[in-house]
Amino acid sequence: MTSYIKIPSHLTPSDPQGSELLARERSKATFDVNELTLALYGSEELSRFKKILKILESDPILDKSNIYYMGRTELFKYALRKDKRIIQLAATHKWNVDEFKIASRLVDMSGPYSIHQSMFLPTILGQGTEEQKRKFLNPAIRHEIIGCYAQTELGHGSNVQGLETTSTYIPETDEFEIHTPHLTAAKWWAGGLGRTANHSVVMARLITNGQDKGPHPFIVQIRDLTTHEPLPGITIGDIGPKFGFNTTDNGFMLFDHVRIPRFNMLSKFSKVTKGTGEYKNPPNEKLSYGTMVFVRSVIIFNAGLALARAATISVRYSAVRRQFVDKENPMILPNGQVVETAVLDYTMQQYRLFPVIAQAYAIYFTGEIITNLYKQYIDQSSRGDFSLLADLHASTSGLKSLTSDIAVDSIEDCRRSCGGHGYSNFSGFTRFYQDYLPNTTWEGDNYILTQQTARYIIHSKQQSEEFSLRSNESPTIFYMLRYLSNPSQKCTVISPSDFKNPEVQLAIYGYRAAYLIARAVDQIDNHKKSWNSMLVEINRISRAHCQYILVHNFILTLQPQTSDSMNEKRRILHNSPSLKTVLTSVCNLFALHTMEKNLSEFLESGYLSPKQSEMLRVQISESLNEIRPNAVALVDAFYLPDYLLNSALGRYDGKVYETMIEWASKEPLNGITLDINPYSEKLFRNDVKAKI
Ligand SMILES: CCCCCCCCCCCCCCCCCCCCCC(=O)SCCNC(=O)CCNC(=O)[C@H](O)C(C)(C)COP(=O)(O)OP(=O)(O)OC[C@H]1O[C@@H](n2cnc3c(N)ncnc32)[C@H](O)[C@@H]1OP(=O)(O)O
Ligand SMILES: Cc1cc2nc3c(=O)[nH]c(=O)nc-3n(C[C@H](O)[C@H](O)[C@H](O)COP(=O)(O)OP(=O)(O)OC[C@H]3O[C@@H](n4cnc5c(N)ncnc54)[C@H](O)[C@@H]3O)c2cc1C
Repeated sequence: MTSYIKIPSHLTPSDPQGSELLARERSKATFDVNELTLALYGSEELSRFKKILKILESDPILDKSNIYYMGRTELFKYALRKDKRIIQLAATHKWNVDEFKIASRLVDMSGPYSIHQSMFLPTILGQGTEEQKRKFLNPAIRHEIIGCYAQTELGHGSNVQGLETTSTYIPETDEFEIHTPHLTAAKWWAGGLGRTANHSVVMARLITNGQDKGPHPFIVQIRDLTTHEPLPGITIGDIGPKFGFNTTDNGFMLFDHVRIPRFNMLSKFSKVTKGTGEYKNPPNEKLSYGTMVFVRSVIIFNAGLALARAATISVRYSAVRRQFVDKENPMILPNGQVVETAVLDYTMQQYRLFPVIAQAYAIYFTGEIITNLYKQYIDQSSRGDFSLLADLHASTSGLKSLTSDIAVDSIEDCRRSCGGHGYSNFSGFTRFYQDYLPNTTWEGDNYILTQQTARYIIHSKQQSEEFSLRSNESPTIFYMLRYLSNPSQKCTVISPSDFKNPEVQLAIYGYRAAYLIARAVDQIDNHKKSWNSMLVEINRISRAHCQYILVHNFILTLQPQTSDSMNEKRRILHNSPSLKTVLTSVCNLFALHTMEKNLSEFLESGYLSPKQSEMLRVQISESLNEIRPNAVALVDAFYLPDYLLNSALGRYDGKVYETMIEWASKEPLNGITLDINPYSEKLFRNDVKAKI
């Protein structure tokens, strides 16, 4: 990339250099970073990750050095090029789906094919018959057809039952007719639809024999495979610039009585019979929502990765960035020189950043557990057993909501913790934050989703007998039984360190969640409160329940397990006392910091006393001290390479200042000739003339 300004090469940052500061931090770690990385990835995935990283880093088409200077159209073209390149590399290196996912994660840019891969393929896989998979899935996997997922409409996104696009069965020709009856029925937001896709999953109301059977998925070819023009009766366009995610062409689409064969209704679960139009019910009404459950489970896992990335940038930068001399406890170099204090040494910075490290680990472990639960569900459902679906839907809805909220808040906190440089694109936060942000809205608005989780739990509580049966099966709600057996219990903590006891932590979280649930049930059942009037409480219940799950899963991960149930990753963790010690501190910080953030609810429940809440704060401070020597090593262990971070602040080698000035010298604005004479006519004639 061209530099427009020559920077004097003899200048270096004042001592100590970033690399030296990070080296000092790394030498303080009490555990082996490589061992923790292995415990997170497993040896097989880590070696695949390294192999793929090497290929991507050296590929000129996937070079990221220019992207901070690009506008939307240029960025979109770049995204299309890189999407194509990954597909070519996948073919050359024979990558499997997991390897493809690793490559996409590392290249880190949504693109025109993203929804094809993340929603179009999974929908056909999950909802298509074997015949339909042969027809659509195989060419789609080979990218011979490119699809999108058009569910949301201009007038409805959250309320799927309220979608207006119709798909009416025409027995005479054995076809469906897809139609947009109102402007509000225009499909809107579908990723890849605007300029790229030639096929779409269209969620439309199935109408047969005059009966409306609600939204179902249909495969519709939307563009000509040769000319790439929209097919007759279909109007398509890109919806325009957005807050972020501008590397994907989100589109709109209108149908004017467009015919498709009956075969194109995805029919693994429900069918329409040829000629008679008879409708066959699915075994579970909500199976057509299956892709959303899948993507929500992925979003939970991805929230952990997003937090790891935010923490990596901000913790490394805070170890390099120095401001003021802390007079009571100055930073002294080995040569005796007193230097300004690294901002990571300010307790306020620690209080802001270390909980983010803890959130990343907590959500990572729950993400793994949810991924396994989803796999288990797929396995059982392939044998016709859908019993896990209700619990899976409730858990994924609430956890998707909670974890993406945590990630969005913490990414912004981390960005601000980098001061002024956090506002520069070179921080690596800008596009990362903008692109992450829709995770709180898509795949179900976060507030709406908490209603799904809370309703599941409240129903369980209302049916108390069934509840005790179910709770034995489902570890996620067993705390309720404990509460019901003695609702006036008190927390046993008598000194700050008692808060480190995992049993104590779980009891506190369980009691608070159970208290909120019992109170809401009382309001609904005995005071006849409407659902709408309870929405704030309902949101609290889902969050309380999901925070319990996150703490529970973290504790579970650190507890000894029987060796046969342990996979390689857990074995590494359990065989290393130093790893267990540091992760126990991280787990404590997660549990206690989250408690503090929601203190009013814990106090209100009466389980925790004001005196105990003071002790809680003392213990949090202790946990921050425990983490301090390991902060940089804990983020290093995430193994997020510079290629992914693309951040001047979060670089592994600490060369923050050298990179900032080098990247600034490449700003194209520095290379253009300007006429700054305010009286010059030229500017008006050349640049501002309106084109209509
Ligand atoms: C080479 C190959 C390479 C391969 C590479 C492969 C790479 C693969 C890589 C993959 C990477 C991925 C990356 C991620 C990127 C993300 C991108 C995402 C982009 C964004 C996409 C979108 O944004 S796309 C639109 C999503 N749009 C929503 O998300 C609408 C929300 N809105 C609702 O979802 C419903 O509207 C809402 C509220 C439930 C009410 O639904 P409703 O009114 O119909 O139902 P009710 O509330 O009345 O509930 C009645 C009963 O149904 C139960 N139930 C409800 N839902 C259920 C469900 N899903 N499952 C089971 N049960 C369910 C409920 O629990 C009740 O049960 P009960 O009766 O027992 O109480
Ligand atoms: C970048 C991006 C990409 C997307 N990609 C796709 C895609 O590929 N395919 C696709 O089909 N869709 C896509 N979507 C659409 C997305 O799924 C929807 O926007 C999302 O589900 C929210 O629906 P909505 O826009 O209708 O919000 P609304 O429901 O209109 O929400 C507006 C407000 O109303 C509140 N609200 C609504 N109903 C209730 C209620 N019952 N109780 C309490 N509060 C309520 C919400 O909390 C929110 O605050 C995408 C969206 C974005 C931003």
